[in-house]
Amino acid sequence: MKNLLLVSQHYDDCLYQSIKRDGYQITHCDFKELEGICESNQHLGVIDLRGCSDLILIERLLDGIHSHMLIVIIVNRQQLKNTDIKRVIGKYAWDYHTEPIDHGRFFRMLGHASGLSTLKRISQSSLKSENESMLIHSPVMQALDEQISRVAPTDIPVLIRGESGTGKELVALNIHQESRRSSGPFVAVNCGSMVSGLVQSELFGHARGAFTGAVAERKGKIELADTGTLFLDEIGDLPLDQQANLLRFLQEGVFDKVGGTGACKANVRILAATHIDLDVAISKGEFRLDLYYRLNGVTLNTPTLQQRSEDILPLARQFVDVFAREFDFPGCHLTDDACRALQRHDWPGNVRELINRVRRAVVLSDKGRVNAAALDLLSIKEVELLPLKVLKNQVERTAIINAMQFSNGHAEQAAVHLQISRATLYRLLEKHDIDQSEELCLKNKN
Ligand SMILES: Nc1ncnc2c1ncn2[C@@H]1O[C@H](COP(=O)(O)OP(=O)(O)OP(=O)(O)O)[C@@H](O)[C@H]1O
Repeated sequence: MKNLLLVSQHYDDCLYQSIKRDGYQITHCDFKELEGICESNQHLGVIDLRGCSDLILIERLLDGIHSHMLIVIIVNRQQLKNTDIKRVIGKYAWDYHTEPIDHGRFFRMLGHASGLSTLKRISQSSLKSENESMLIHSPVMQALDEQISRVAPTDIPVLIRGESGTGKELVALNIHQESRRSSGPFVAVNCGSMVSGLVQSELFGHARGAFTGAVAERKGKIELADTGTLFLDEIGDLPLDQQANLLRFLQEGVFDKVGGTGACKANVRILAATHIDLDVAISKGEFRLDLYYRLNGVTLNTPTLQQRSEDILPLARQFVDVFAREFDFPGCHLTDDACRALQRHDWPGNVRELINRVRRAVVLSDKGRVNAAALDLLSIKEVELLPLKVLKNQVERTAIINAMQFSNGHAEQAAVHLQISRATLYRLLEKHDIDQSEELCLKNKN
C-alpha cells in the first residue's frame, strides 16, 4: 500500500476518506504534531494550508521534511494572493491544488507524485547500496559474510564487536538487508552521542507536554524502527538507568514514553555494537550483565584492516572510483608507489582512515595520479628517493590548492596567504592546471 502523510490545521474527513479510497495508507497529523513524525518513513506529503496563518512555524516544519518528501500543497484561492504563501509553495511544493478540490485532477497529480517519489527512492537506494556494499575479498571477510547470512534470517539479537572504523554499522545494515525485515526501517542510534538528559526521550519517545519544549508527541527510535531493525551503536555508553528500560523492552516487548500514560509496544529486532570491552564494563558495574546476555544472542567480530590486508588495495580502488565520480575527476588511479604505501601502512583508523586518506588524495591528485604523497603516506625512504624538483612541485601545488580553498576561491586573498603577487598566483594556477572554480567547488563539497 502507498503511504501518505496528510498534515492539516483542521481535519477534513471528506478529503481523508477520498485519499484513503484511492488506496493510500494515511498518517494524519496537525502542524504541531508534525515535528514528532519528521523522521518517519514518509516520502509523499499532502500539506493542507487552508486556514493556516502561522507560516513561520510551517516553513520551519517543511524545512525538516522537504528534502526527503515530495510535497503537494492545498490552498484556497484567496491565499494565492498572499506573497508569503506563494513563496512557501515555490520553495517546498512539488505541485499545488486550489479549493474546491477537483477530484480527478487532484488524484492524477497525487498518482504522479507517488510514482515519482518511488522512483526517487529506488535511484537513491541504488546509489546508497553502491557506497554501502561491503567489499568481501579476504578469507576473514568471507567468513564474516557467511556468519551474516546465517544470522540475518533469524530474529536473534546480534552483538557486533570491533575496533572503530572496521565496518560494524555496515555489518548491521547487511544483516538488516538480508533479513525478513528488509522492507521495514533500519534505524541507527549512537548511544554515546545522545544528550544525557534526552536519552530516554530519544529512545522511547515522549508525550506532548512531557517536559518544557515537548510541544508535540514524538516517536522514539524504538517506535520508528517498528517492523524493522534498531541498531544500537556504542551500546557500552548507554546510561545505567536506560539500560534497565531497554532490558524491559527486550524482555517484555513494551516500553514507556516519557510522560506517557500507558505501555507501548513495538516489533523490533535489536542489533548492537561496541568497540569497548563490555566484560570490563560489566566487572566495573558500568554495564548490566542481564542486558549483555539479552543483546548477545550471537557475537560477530569485525576484523581490523590489518587483519584483512588482502582487502586494502581493492577497497582503495573502490573508494578512488567513488570519489573520482563524486568530484568529477575521470581517470583517477592509484600509482605504484601509492599501492606500496597503502600496503605498508598500519591503519590504526581502519577502513574509515582509508576512506579519508583516499578522499583527500583524489582531491589533491595531479592529473588523476593518486600517489603516496597525496595519500600522506610517504615514508622517509621514499621522500629521499624522489627528485627535489618533483617534491617541490608537489608541495607548491598542495599549498596553492589549500590557499584557494581556505579563501573560498578568491585569488586575491589566496595570494595574500601565500605571500605572492596575484599575477604569480595566476601563473602558478595555470602551471599546475588548477581550475579556480573547481577548487571552490571541492571545498564546498567537503
Ligand atoms: N568491507 C567494507 N567494504 C566497504 N566499505 C566498508 C567496509 N567496511 C567498512 N566500510 C566503510 O568504512 C566506514 C566505517 O564503517 P562503519 O561506520 O560501519 O564502522 P564502525 O565500526 O561502525 O565505526 P565506529 O565504531 O567508529 O562507529 C563506512 O563508510 C563503511 O561504509
